[in-house]
Amino acid sequence: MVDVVMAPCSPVECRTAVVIDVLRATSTIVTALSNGASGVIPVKTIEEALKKRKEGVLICGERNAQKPKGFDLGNSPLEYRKEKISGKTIVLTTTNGTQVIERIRSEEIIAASFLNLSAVVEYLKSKEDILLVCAGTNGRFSLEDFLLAGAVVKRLKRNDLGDGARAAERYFESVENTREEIKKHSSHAKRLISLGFEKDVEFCTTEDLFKTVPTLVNGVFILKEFP
Ligand SMILES: O=C(O)[C@H](CS(=O)(=O)O)OP(=O)(O)O
Ligand SMILES: [Mg+2]
Repeated sequence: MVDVVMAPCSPVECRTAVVIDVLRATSTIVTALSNGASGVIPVKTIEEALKKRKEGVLICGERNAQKPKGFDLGNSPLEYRKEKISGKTIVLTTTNGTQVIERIRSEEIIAASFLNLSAVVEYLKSKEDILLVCAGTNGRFSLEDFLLAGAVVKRLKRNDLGDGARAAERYFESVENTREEIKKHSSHAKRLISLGFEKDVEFCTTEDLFKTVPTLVNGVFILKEFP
């Protein structure tokens, strides 16, 4: 079975969970690891993140889309350049993406974005029980997350779709240009653009820049080798 859930407020169960926060947490996680970070540790609070400072990590993330005081990097994937993050462990706290992870009960959790769309689809081909978990925005529906979920469902070509997966696939099929759809209709994208993050929206809606699939292992997103 393949299904899609949006901004779950209580725990969700499956074997393989795919966390999706296109704007911007999972795009940031994929970029950080693809550019050489050794791991990304998602944490819930700013305090939790700052406590890890003594472990020699980079403290990163946002509140209200901006970098909190005392943090090394914000939540813009464009900040995660090789020269800044190569070989470093990133501690990341964001409003939506890093919060939804703790509601997932699964054997494995991977992170998806448009940036690694094809790699994620390839990875999921051998999996049976898949739940695409869209982070949403502040507990509400996020068009950009649902659209990516639909793109994944469409490419998986499966018959065992739950209602959420069917709806996401139909939405994806109805859209001609995913980037334009997001820029024009996603409230989160419009907010980010109004705050000066248009380049982030452009970047996060770029397909297949990376061939990586971040996997959560003992609380840390890493890149594992897959057969
Ligand atoms: O930085 C982001 O894109 C958002 C924060 S906000 O909704 O713009 O305030 O965080 P995320 O957890 O990546 O959705
Ligand atoms: Mg988001």
